Amino acid sequence: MEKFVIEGGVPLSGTVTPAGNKNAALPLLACALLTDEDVTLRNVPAIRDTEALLELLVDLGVTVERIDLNTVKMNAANVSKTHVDADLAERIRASFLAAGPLLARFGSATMPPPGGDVIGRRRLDPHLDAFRALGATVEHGKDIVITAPDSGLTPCDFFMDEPSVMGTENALMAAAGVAGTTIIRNAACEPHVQDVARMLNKMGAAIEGIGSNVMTVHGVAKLGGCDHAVSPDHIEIGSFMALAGVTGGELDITGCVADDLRMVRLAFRRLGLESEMREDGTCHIPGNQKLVVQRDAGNYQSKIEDGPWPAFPADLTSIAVALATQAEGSVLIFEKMFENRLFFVDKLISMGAEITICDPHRAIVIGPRQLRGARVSSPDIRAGMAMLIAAVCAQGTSEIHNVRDIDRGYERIDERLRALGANIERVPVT
Ligand SMILES: CC(=O)N[C@H]1[C@@H](OP(=O)(O)OP(=O)(O)OC[C@H]2O[C@@H](n3ccc(=O)[nH]c3=O)[C@H](O)[C@@H]2O)O[C@H](CO)[C@@H](O)[C@@H]1O
Ligand SMILES: C=C(OP(=O)(O)O)C(=O)O
Repeated sequence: MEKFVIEGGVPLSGTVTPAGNKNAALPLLACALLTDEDVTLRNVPAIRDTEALLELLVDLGVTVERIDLNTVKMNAANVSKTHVDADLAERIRASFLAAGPLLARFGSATMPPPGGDVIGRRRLDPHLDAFRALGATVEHGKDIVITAPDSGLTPCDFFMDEPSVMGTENALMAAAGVAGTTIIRNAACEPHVQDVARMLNKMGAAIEGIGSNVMTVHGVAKLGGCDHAVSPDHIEIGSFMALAGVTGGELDITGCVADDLRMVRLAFRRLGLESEMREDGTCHIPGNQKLVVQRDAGNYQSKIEDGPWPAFPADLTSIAVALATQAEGSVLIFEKMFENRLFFVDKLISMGAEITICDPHRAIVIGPRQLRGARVSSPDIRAGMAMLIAAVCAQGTSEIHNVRDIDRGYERIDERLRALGANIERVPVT
């Protein structure tokens, strides 16, 4: 086990290149199961979740060649089973993304319960409803056994009961491997869902409506290989914006996709953090900003609430809480999608933040408060990043334990923060 030891108070300044989007890389890796041809994926973040999914794919019989730290070449011609190993499945939420490809290509998938951040119940119904709409049967025991009819899956017109991100990705991958036209309505359309659709089109499908909540999938019986690059991670970009903002650093984040940052920048501006998108894709964070919360018209308290895209992304809610502790004023943070995500705020309170939990979904943050170093442990990926944000602006030394969770979603984060001036060390826990 390891911990991060951080000495706060240093402005984080310089230039940083965001890693590939964790939540795009995972379904894109799973897409390799859809074909017996080579799939090369570039800009794959070197994080624990991608490593875990690659191990799961190898266990199924996929060959994986490491071209470099962030590039893999895969081939699923010799996949020998459609039963995912339970120990491998429970390590990540994204293990369930093997279901759609296995079902489409081999007609069956046996899926143990997935793992992932413990931030709520995290229902799987949207996935299973999509598979049923395509004609599969679903038996829900210790494992979930999904079986296509002997005649194969059937294209359909399907309305999701909620715009589930991975549910949409599983539906897209399954439908892309079924000859004919499937319509997915009330679909999720996050940047990572868009990335999956673009890659499936490279593999031979024809998907219309990318970026909208209605996608028309013209599937084919045999998908081909491709060479694809993962888009930059807007959640990591938002995290770096907040790290700079709370320390007064001046930061250039290169290679950003402006459209993916519209709501992030709008919400952070509401917390007083200004940013500028440059023509070359750089997101510039001016230094020494005095963060002041913008109030609503009529001088009412404002709020930041997450929701399905293009709303504020759920995975930045914890980061917004940490940023808000350093902004003058009060703001309501409304985490609408996960009932347990906000429970981590007690860690920030122990560092001196003034946060009132109104109910499992809502917290009021009052700032600015000078935080002080403390010993905390990360319960999930984004809570861990929120603690890092608190630690880099706290007075004194902080220890963050369970960094394995932070490493699930952020590549070499300590190394990259040191390059921006942070006083952070990764220390073995004896
Ligand atoms: C590997 C991966 O890609 N994980 C992401 C994926 O998880 P995942 O795909 O599991 O999340 P879903 O989009 O299915 O749903 C997230 C949660 O929001 C709830 N919900 C969803 C839609 C809605 O309209 N109302 C509502 O309440 C769901 O019931 C669930 O509790 O999407 C989440 C939401 O962006 C992110 O936090 C996760 O990082
Ligand atoms: C919730 C997250 O990941 P996962 O769905 O993989 O647990 C996340 O990336 O913040």
